[in-house]
Amino acid sequence: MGANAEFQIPVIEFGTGSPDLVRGTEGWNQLCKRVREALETYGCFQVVYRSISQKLRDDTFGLLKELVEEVPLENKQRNVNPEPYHGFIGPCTDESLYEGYGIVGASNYEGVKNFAQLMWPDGHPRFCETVHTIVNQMKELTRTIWLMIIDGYGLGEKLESVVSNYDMLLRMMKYKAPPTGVYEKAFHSHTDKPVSTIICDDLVSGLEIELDDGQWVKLSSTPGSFFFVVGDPLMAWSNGRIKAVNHRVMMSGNKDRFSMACFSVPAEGTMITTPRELVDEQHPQLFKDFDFKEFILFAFSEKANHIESTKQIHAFASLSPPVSN
Ligand SMILES: O=C(O)CCC(=O)C(=O)O
Ligand SMILES: [Fe+2]
Repeated sequence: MGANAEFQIPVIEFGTGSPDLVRGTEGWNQLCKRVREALETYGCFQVVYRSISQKLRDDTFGLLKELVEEVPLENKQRNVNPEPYHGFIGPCTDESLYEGYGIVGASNYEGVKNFAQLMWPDGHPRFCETVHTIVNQMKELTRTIWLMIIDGYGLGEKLESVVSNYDMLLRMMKYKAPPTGVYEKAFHSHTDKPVSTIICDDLVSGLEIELDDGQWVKLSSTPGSFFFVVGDPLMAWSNGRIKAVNHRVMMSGNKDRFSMACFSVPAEGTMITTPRELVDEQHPQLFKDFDFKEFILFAFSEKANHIESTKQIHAFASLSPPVSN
Protein backbone atom coordinates (compact mmCIF):
# COMPACT_ATOMS: atom_id res chain seq x y z
CA MET A 1 0.00 0.00 0.00
CA GLY A 2 1.31 3.44 -0.85
CA ALA A 3 1.85 6.09 1.79
CA ASN A 4 -0.36 9.09 2.36
CA ALA A 5 1.89 12.04 1.53
CA GLU A 6 -0.25 14.61 3.32
CA PHE A 7 0.35 13.50 6.88
CA GLN A 8 2.36 15.54 9.39
CA ILE A 9 3.63 14.27 12.76
CA PRO A 10 4.08 16.90 15.50
CA VAL A 11 6.90 19.35 14.85
CA ILE A 12 8.44 20.69 18.07
CA GLU A 13 11.03 23.46 18.03
CA PHE A 14 13.87 23.52 20.60
CA GLY A 15 15.11 27.09 20.05
CA THR A 16 18.86 27.59 20.36
CA GLY A 17 19.57 29.33 23.67
CA SER A 18 15.84 29.50 24.40
CA PRO A 19 14.83 29.88 28.06
CA ASP A 20 12.34 27.09 27.32
CA LEU A 21 15.25 24.68 27.36
CA VAL A 22 15.94 25.48 31.01
CA ARG A 23 14.52 22.70 33.15
CA GLY A 24 11.71 23.79 35.45
CA THR A 25 10.60 26.87 33.50
CA GLU A 26 7.03 27.23 32.23
CA GLY A 27 8.31 26.95 28.65
CA TRP A 28 10.17 23.73 29.49
CA ASN A 29 7.04 22.24 31.06
CA GLN A 30 5.06 23.08 27.92
CA LEU A 31 7.66 21.34 25.76
CA CYS A 32 7.57 18.29 28.06
CA LYS A 33 3.81 18.08 27.64
CA ARG A 34 4.02 18.29 23.86
CA VAL A 35 6.82 15.71 23.71
CA ARG A 36 4.86 13.32 25.92
CA GLU A 37 1.69 13.74 23.84
CA ALA A 38 3.56 13.23 20.56
CA LEU A 39 5.26 10.08 21.83
CA GLU A 40 2.08 8.64 23.31
CA THR A 41 0.24 9.20 20.03
CA TYR A 42 2.89 8.51 17.38
CA GLY A 43 6.04 7.17 19.06
CA CYS A 44 8.01 9.83 17.24
CA PHE A 45 8.14 13.54 16.47
CA GLN A 46 10.08 15.97 14.37
CA VAL A 47 12.36 18.20 16.40
CA VAL A 48 13.66 21.47 14.98
CA TYR A 49 17.08 21.83 16.57
CA ARG A 50 19.35 24.42 15.00
CA SER A 51 21.98 24.00 17.73
CA ILE A 52 23.30 21.41 15.30
CA SER A 53 24.33 23.78 12.54
CA GLN A 54 23.44 23.41 8.88
CA LYS A 55 27.15 23.58 8.09
CA LEU A 56 27.89 20.59 10.32
CA ARG A 57 25.05 18.64 8.68
CA ASP A 58 26.24 19.55 5.19
CA ASP A 59 29.84 18.65 6.05
CA THR A 60 28.75 15.29 7.46
CA PHE A 61 26.63 14.40 4.43
CA GLY A 62 29.51 15.49 2.17
CA LEU A 63 31.76 13.03 4.00
CA LEU A 64 29.13 10.27 3.83
CA LYS A 65 28.93 10.73 0.05
CA GLU A 66 32.72 10.62 -0.14
CA LEU A 67 32.66 7.35 1.83
CA VAL A 68 30.00 5.82 -0.42
CA GLU A 69 31.46 7.01 -3.71
CA GLU A 70 35.22 6.92 -3.22
CA VAL A 71 36.14 4.17 -0.76
CA PRO A 72 36.87 0.79 -2.42
CA LEU A 73 34.38 -1.99 -1.64
CA GLU A 74 37.10 -4.13 -0.06
CA ASN A 75 37.71 -1.41 2.55
CA LYS A 76 33.98 -1.01 3.19
CA GLN A 77 33.78 -4.74 3.81
CA ARG A 78 36.26 -4.40 6.68
CA ASN A 79 33.49 -2.71 8.66
CA VAL A 80 32.36 -5.99 10.24
CA ASN A 81 30.81 -6.62 13.61
CA PRO A 82 29.26 -9.79 15.03
CA GLU A 83 26.19 -7.83 16.11
CA PRO A 84 23.47 -7.37 13.47
CA TYR A 85 23.28 -3.92 11.85
CA HIS A 86 26.54 -2.88 13.49
CA GLY A 87 28.64 -3.23 10.32
CA PHE A 88 28.62 -2.68 6.56
CA ILE A 89 25.62 -3.90 4.56
CA GLY A 90 25.69 -3.34 0.84
CA PRO A 91 26.56 -2.12 -1.67
CA CYS A 92 23.41 -0.83 -3.39
CA THR A 93 22.41 -2.95 -6.37
CA ASP A 94 19.38 -3.18 -8.64
CA GLU A 95 17.91 -5.71 -6.17
CA SER A 96 18.74 -3.86 -2.94
CA LEU A 97 18.57 -0.09 -2.65
CA TYR A 98 20.31 -0.09 0.77
CA GLU A 99 23.91 0.56 1.72
CA GLY A 100 24.77 1.13 5.39
CA TYR A 101 27.79 1.45 7.66
CA GLY A 102 28.00 1.00 11.42
CA ILE A 103 30.20 3.04 13.78
CA VAL A 104 30.11 1.65 17.31
CA GLY A 105 31.07 3.82 20.25
CA ALA A 106 30.60 6.82 17.98
CA SER A 107 30.46 9.43 20.74
CA ASN A 108 34.09 8.63 21.53
CA TYR A 109 36.75 9.90 19.14
CA GLU A 110 38.42 6.47 19.25
CA GLY A 111 35.24 4.76 18.02
CA VAL A 112 35.05 6.98 14.94
CA LYS A 113 38.80 6.74 14.36
CA ASN A 114 38.71 2.92 14.45
CA PHE A 115 36.13 3.04 11.67
CA ALA A 116 37.91 5.69 9.59
CA GLN A 117 41.19 3.79 9.73
CA LEU A 118 39.53 0.83 8.05
CA MET A 119 38.26 3.05 5.24
CA TRP A 120 41.13 5.46 4.51
CA PRO A 121 44.91 4.92 4.71
CA ASP A 122 45.37 8.27 6.53
CA GLY A 123 42.41 7.67 8.89
CA HIS A 124 40.77 10.84 7.52
CA PRO A 125 41.03 13.15 10.57
CA ARG A 126 38.40 15.56 9.18
CA PHE A 127 35.89 12.69 8.94
CA CYS A 128 36.69 11.74 12.55
CA GLU A 129 36.35 15.27 13.90
CA THR A 130 33.14 16.03 12.00
CA VAL A 131 31.35 12.76 12.79
CA HIS A 132 32.50 12.79 16.42
CA THR A 133 31.14 16.34 16.79
CA ILE A 134 27.72 15.70 15.23
CA VAL A 135 27.24 12.44 17.16
CA ASN A 136 27.93 14.20 20.46
CA GLN A 137 25.43 16.90 19.57
CA MET A 138 22.84 14.24 18.75
CA LYS A 139 23.67 12.54 22.04
CA GLU A 140 23.01 15.83 23.84
CA LEU A 141 19.71 16.19 21.98
CA THR A 142 18.78 12.64 23.04
CA ARG A 143 19.55 13.49 26.68
CA THR A 144 17.38 16.60 26.52
CA ILE A 145 14.45 14.64 25.10
CA TRP A 146 14.82 11.89 27.74
CA LEU A 147 14.73 14.59 30.44
CA MET A 148 11.57 15.98 28.86
CA ILE A 149 9.98 12.54 28.97
CA ILE A 150 10.96 12.15 32.64
CA ASP A 151 9.55 15.58 33.49
CA GLY A 152 6.51 14.94 31.28
CA TYR A 153 5.64 12.13 33.70
CA GLY A 154 6.74 14.05 36.79
CA LEU A 155 9.39 11.51 37.71
CA GLY A 156 11.69 13.94 39.46
CA GLU A 157 15.33 14.62 39.07
CA LYS A 158 16.95 11.61 37.64
CA LEU A 159 18.04 10.83 34.12
CA GLU A 160 19.06 7.47 35.59
CA SER A 161 15.36 6.72 35.66
CA VAL A 162 15.75 5.93 31.93
CA VAL A 163 19.39 4.98 31.45
CA SER A 164 22.43 6.52 33.07
CA ASN A 165 25.28 5.23 30.98
CA TYR A 166 24.97 4.86 27.23
CA ASP A 167 26.86 5.29 24.01
CA MET A 168 25.81 5.96 20.45
CA LEU A 169 25.79 3.54 17.54
CA LEU A 170 25.83 5.58 14.35
CA ARG A 171 24.53 4.08 11.15
CA MET A 172 25.19 6.03 7.96
CA MET A 173 23.03 5.08 4.98
CA LYS A 174 22.53 5.52 1.28
CA TYR A 175 19.24 4.50 -0.31
CA LYS A 176 19.49 4.33 -4.06
CA ALA A 177 16.74 5.89 -6.19
CA PRO A 178 14.59 3.15 -7.75
CA PRO A 179 13.88 2.86 -11.48
CA THR A 180 11.66 5.64 -12.88
CA GLY A 181 8.04 5.40 -11.73
CA VAL A 182 8.70 2.64 -9.19
CA TYR A 183 7.84 2.84 -5.47
CA GLU A 184 10.14 0.34 -3.79
CA LYS A 185 10.99 -0.89 -0.31
CA ALA A 186 14.56 0.08 0.67
CA PHE A 187 14.47 -0.94 4.35
CA HIS A 188 12.01 -3.37 5.91
CA SER A 189 9.44 -2.34 8.53
CA HIS A 190 10.59 -2.60 12.14
CA THR A 191 10.62 -1.04 15.56
CA ASP A 192 14.05 0.04 16.79
CA LYS A 193 15.76 -2.21 19.34
CA PRO A 194 17.99 0.43 20.99
CA VAL A 195 16.38 2.79 23.54
CA SER A 196 15.72 5.62 21.08
CA THR A 197 17.00 6.97 17.79
CA ILE A 198 17.69 10.36 16.25
CA ILE A 199 17.41 10.32 12.47
CA CYS A 200 18.95 13.02 10.32
CA ASP A 201 18.43 13.01 6.54
CA ASP A 202 19.49 15.07 3.56
CA LEU A 203 15.88 16.23 2.93
CA VAL A 204 15.24 13.48 0.38
CA SER A 205 12.21 11.74 1.89
CA GLY A 206 11.77 7.99 2.28
CA LEU A 207 11.06 7.34 5.96
CA GLU A 208 7.51 6.14 6.65
CA ILE A 209 5.67 5.29 9.86
CA GLU A 210 2.65 3.09 10.48
CA LEU A 211 -0.31 4.67 12.24
CA ASP A 212 -2.63 2.81 14.63
CA ASP A 213 -5.10 2.11 11.83
CA GLY A 214 -2.42 0.37 9.75
CA GLN A 215 -2.02 3.28 7.35
CA TRP A 216 1.56 4.11 6.32
CA VAL A 217 2.52 7.78 6.08
CA LYS A 218 5.62 9.39 4.64
CA LEU A 219 7.54 11.84 6.80
CA SER A 220 9.32 14.78 5.26
CA SER A 221 12.01 16.64 7.10
CA THR A 222 12.77 20.32 6.86
CA PRO A 223 16.09 22.17 7.27
CA GLY A 224 17.31 22.00 10.87
CA SER A 225 15.01 19.12 11.80
CA PHE A 226 15.53 15.58 13.05
CA PHE A 227 13.20 12.70 13.84
CA PHE A 228 13.17 11.30 17.37
CA VAL A 229 12.00 7.67 17.32
CA VAL A 230 11.07 5.60 20.38
CA GLY A 231 12.63 2.11 20.53
CA ASP A 232 11.16 -0.99 22.17
CA PRO A 233 13.06 -0.62 25.49
CA LEU A 234 11.84 2.97 26.01
CA MET A 235 8.27 1.86 25.30
CA ALA A 236 8.65 -0.95 27.86
CA TRP A 237 10.25 1.43 30.39
CA SER A 238 7.20 3.73 30.05
CA ASN A 239 4.87 0.81 30.79
CA GLY A 240 3.54 1.01 27.24
CA ARG A 241 2.44 4.62 27.60
CA ILE A 242 4.67 5.84 24.83
CA LYS A 243 4.72 3.88 21.60
CA ALA A 244 7.55 2.22 19.73
CA VAL A 245 6.65 3.19 16.19
CA ASN A 246 6.79 0.75 13.30
CA HIS A 247 8.73 2.36 10.45
CA ARG A 248 10.39 1.58 7.11
CA VAL A 249 12.08 3.29 4.19
CA MET A 250 10.33 3.39 0.78
CA MET A 251 11.96 5.04 -2.19
CA SER A 252 10.48 6.74 -5.24
CA GLY A 253 11.61 9.57 -7.50
CA ASN A 254 15.03 10.00 -9.01
CA LYS A 255 17.13 11.16 -6.06
CA ASP A 256 19.26 8.95 -3.81
CA ARG A 257 18.56 9.45 -0.10
CA PHE A 258 21.34 9.77 2.49
CA SER A 259 20.57 9.49 6.19
CA MET A 260 22.12 8.90 9.60
CA ALA A 261 20.52 7.10 12.51
CA CYS A 262 22.07 7.73 15.90
CA PHE A 263 20.96 4.92 18.25
CA SER A 264 21.24 5.08 22.05
CA VAL A 265 22.82 1.89 23.33
CA PRO A 266 23.00 1.42 27.12
CA ALA A 267 26.19 0.13 28.73
CA GLU A 268 26.57 -3.63 29.36
CA GLY A 269 24.55 -4.75 32.33
CA THR A 270 21.88 -2.03 32.04
CA MET A 271 18.47 -3.14 33.30
CA ILE A 272 15.34 -1.63 31.79
CA THR A 273 13.00 -1.05 34.72
CA THR A 274 9.59 0.62 34.70
CA PRO A 275 9.45 3.37 37.36
CA ARG A 276 6.81 2.48 39.94
CA GLU A 277 5.17 5.90 39.40
CA LEU A 278 4.08 4.69 35.95
CA VAL A 279 2.20 1.69 37.37
CA ASP A 280 -1.26 2.05 38.93
CA GLU A 281 -4.76 0.53 38.79
CA GLN A 282 -5.39 1.97 35.31
CA HIS A 283 -1.92 1.08 34.13
CA PRO A 284 -0.94 -2.35 35.48
CA GLN A 285 2.69 -3.26 34.90
CA LEU A 286 3.07 -4.72 31.39
CA PHE A 287 6.75 -5.69 31.29
CA LYS A 288 9.15 -7.38 33.63
CA ASP A 289 12.53 -5.78 34.33
CA PHE A 290 15.02 -6.97 31.75
CA ASP A 291 18.66 -6.72 30.78
CA PHE A 292 18.98 -4.57 27.65
CA LYS A 293 21.67 -6.77 26.09
CA GLU A 294 19.65 -9.93 26.64
CA PHE A 295 16.77 -8.34 24.77
CA ILE A 296 19.05 -7.47 21.85
CA LEU A 297 20.40 -11.02 21.76
CA PHE A 298 16.85 -12.33 21.76
CA ALA A 299 15.65 -9.89 19.07
CA PHE A 300 18.32 -11.08 16.65
CA SER A 301 18.13 -14.77 17.57
CA GLU A 302 16.87 -17.58 15.37
CA LYS A 303 13.83 -17.86 17.63
CA ALA A 304 12.81 -14.21 17.18
CA ASN A 305 13.29 -14.44 13.42
CA HIS A 306 9.74 -15.72 13.11
CA ILE A 307 8.29 -12.99 15.33
CA GLU A 308 7.28 -9.66 13.82
CA SER A 309 9.61 -6.86 14.87
CA THR A 310 6.81 -5.01 16.70
CA LYS A 311 5.98 -8.12 18.75
CA GLN A 312 9.48 -9.15 19.83
CA ILE A 313 9.54 -7.04 22.97
CA HIS A 314 6.20 -8.52 24.04
CA ALA A 315 7.44 -12.05 23.41
CA PHE A 316 10.56 -11.31 25.44
CA ALA A 317 9.38 -9.22 28.38
CA SER A 318 5.58 -9.21 28.73
CA LEU A 319 4.18 -9.88 32.15
CA SER A 320 1.20 -12.10 31.72
CA PRO A 321 -1.13 -11.18 33.26
CA PRO A 322 -0.11 -7.54 33.88
CA VAL A 323 0.55 -6.69 37.52
CA SER A 324 -1.12 -3.83 39.43
CA ASN A 325 0.77 -2.08 42.22
O1 LIG B 1 17.19 5.98 7.19
C1 LIG B 1 16.15 6.17 7.80
O2 LIG B 1 15.46 7.15 7.60
C2 LIG B 1 15.65 5.18 8.82
C3 LIG B 1 16.63 4.14 9.21
C4 LIG B 1 16.12 3.21 10.27
O3 LIG B 1 14.96 3.18 10.60
C5 LIG B 1 17.05 2.32 10.98
O4 LIG B 1 18.22 2.21 10.55
O5 LIG B 1 16.65 1.72 11.99
FE1 LIG C 1 14.73 2.22 12.52
